[in-house]
Amino acid sequence: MTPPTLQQAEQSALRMSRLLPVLSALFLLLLWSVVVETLGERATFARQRIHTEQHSWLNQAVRGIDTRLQALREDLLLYRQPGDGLARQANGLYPLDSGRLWLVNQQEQQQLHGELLTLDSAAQDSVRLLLKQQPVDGKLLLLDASTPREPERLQIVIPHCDQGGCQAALTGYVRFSELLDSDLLADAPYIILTDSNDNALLSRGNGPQKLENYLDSKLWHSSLAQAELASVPLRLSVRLPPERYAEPFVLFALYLIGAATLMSGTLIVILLRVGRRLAFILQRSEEVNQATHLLTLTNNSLRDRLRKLIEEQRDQQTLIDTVQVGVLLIDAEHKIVITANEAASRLLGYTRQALYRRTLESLFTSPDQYRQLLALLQEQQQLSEREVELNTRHGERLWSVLSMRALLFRERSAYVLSFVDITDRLLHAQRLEEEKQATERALSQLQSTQHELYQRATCDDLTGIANRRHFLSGAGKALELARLDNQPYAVAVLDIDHFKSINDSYGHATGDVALQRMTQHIAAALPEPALFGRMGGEEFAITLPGYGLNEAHALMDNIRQGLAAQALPIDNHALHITFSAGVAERKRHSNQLSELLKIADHAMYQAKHNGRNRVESALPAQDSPH
Ligand SMILES: Nc1nc2c(ncn2[C@@H]2O[C@H](COP(=O)(O)OP(=O)(O)OP(=O)(O)O)[C@@H](O)[C@H]2O)c(=O)[nH]1
Repeated sequence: MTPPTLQQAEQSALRMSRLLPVLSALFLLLLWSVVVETLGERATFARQRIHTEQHSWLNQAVRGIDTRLQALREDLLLYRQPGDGLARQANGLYPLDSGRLWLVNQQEQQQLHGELLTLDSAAQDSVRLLLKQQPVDGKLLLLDASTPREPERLQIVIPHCDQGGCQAALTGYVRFSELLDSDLLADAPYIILTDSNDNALLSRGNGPQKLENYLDSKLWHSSLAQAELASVPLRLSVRLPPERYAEPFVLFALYLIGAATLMSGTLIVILLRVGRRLAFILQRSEEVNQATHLLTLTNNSLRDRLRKLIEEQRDQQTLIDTVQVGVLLIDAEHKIVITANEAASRLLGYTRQALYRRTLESLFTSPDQYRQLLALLQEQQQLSEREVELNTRHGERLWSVLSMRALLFRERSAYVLSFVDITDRLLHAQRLEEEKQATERALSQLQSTQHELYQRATCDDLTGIANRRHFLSGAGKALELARLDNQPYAVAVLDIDHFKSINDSYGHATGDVALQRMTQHIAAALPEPALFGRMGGEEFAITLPGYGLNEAHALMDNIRQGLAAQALPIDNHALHITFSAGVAERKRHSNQLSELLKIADHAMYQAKHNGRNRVESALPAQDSPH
């Protein structure tokens, strides 16, 4: 088992801290309920004890009543049998011939019922005698012996509380005169005798007079006094001294206070809990309302954002459909088309529904090229400007430039593929290439022609060096530059020695070859800025920019010596060719090219004159400008 984290321990402690007041309140309520229950039990026990004591007193009274009743019964037997018991006890003084009963008042010695008037004097004497012999306090009811009713009996209902709290009654019969006997209830703490309407007839406070009045009224105001008197119900109860009731009263009061406290405490706890719960619920409700409000705002904001996104997406879709670039969205996992724009549908010849779920490989003409591009895309996540050949629905080939990029589309890996049709562009490029090649050929031919024309215009046909016109043009420009820069500038004029004899000896054609070989030799020996030209026949001229007279003389003499030192192999002949040259300089002789050439030519003739195969510098001019 993994140990609880700090956060879990804090949450457990927080829950315990919330439960602690509740548990404490429950414990106090339980403790208080035990106290209250104990108070209630003790109050009940004290009350039962009082009832038991009351019952004991009442039983004692009932037993006394029963004892007197038994004695009364025995006495009545005498009256029920006047011919026997009563007569016998009356010692035969008066026989009850009529068989009726009489009621007499002992103290007042007067009749209490009309029937008594029928008694004659003898009978009255008999009664008086009887009463003397068996004195009876109070009133006495005598019944006819033939009437099966017991005289002189008052029904007394004695309330009795059993342990279960249900009232029962002990019923006894007693002569009311007995009740007036203070000995019977002398020991009772507090005796109450009530009638059927709970009117107190005998109690500690009012004495026996009230009972007598009650009974008298019952007797005198009833036509059937005998029967009614016999059935007058009275209630006998015992009440203990007030201090005896204090204990259960106090305990019961404490029980009530405790129960009320317990209930009110429980109610308060419940109300507090309910109140806190309600406050919590109200707070939560407020928080929920605020959260709901925030959620509503957020939801509205998100809905607005979503609407804008949908509009942007719709705009983008419109834009994608508007452009002439075919766009396909490819599922990266299955390499199938998810969606396509109008241009892709038009270029490939499929409807957009037909393009849906079509494999990407089926669109490529070359499976090898498809696999190569796919591997490159998976490695670099994008590729661009690749010329591929795609299949169209109608079996045609679509040359296109294709770009692909990996992206996430609706949380799925996808490729977006864009392509443009370059078939027309290829055809156009092909035409352009053909036109370019034709142009290049024409241009090359033109250049060749131009070169040829230039060669023809500037070069000597036999030797290939500058012809006379080109030489004069170039030599004049170089002379002008030298003059502007105040640089040395020299010209040399040379003529082949005895060339006529070569023609004559080997033929004119061999003479031509000799001319070519000699010019090649001289041209190879000249420095870069020099211009070598054929002035006509076997006469040539050379410009030497940057050369003074002495340098030009030394250079030409060196070339002369080199040429003269070797035998040129021409047409199976070894020919020794020499030339004579004259040199002139700009600063020494003239700034005019024609003049300068003329001076050099004159020096060349001087070399001829001096024996040929030599170089002569022109004599210094007296008035040559610098
Ligand atoms: N083969 C050939 N010969 C040429 C050409 N132009 C001129 N010649 C010949 O060159 C010769 C020149 O001879 P000349 O003027 O008498 O002088 P040379 O014989 O060289 O004698 P010097 O100059 O006095 O040494 C002529 O016979 C021309 O016919 C050419 O283009 N080809």
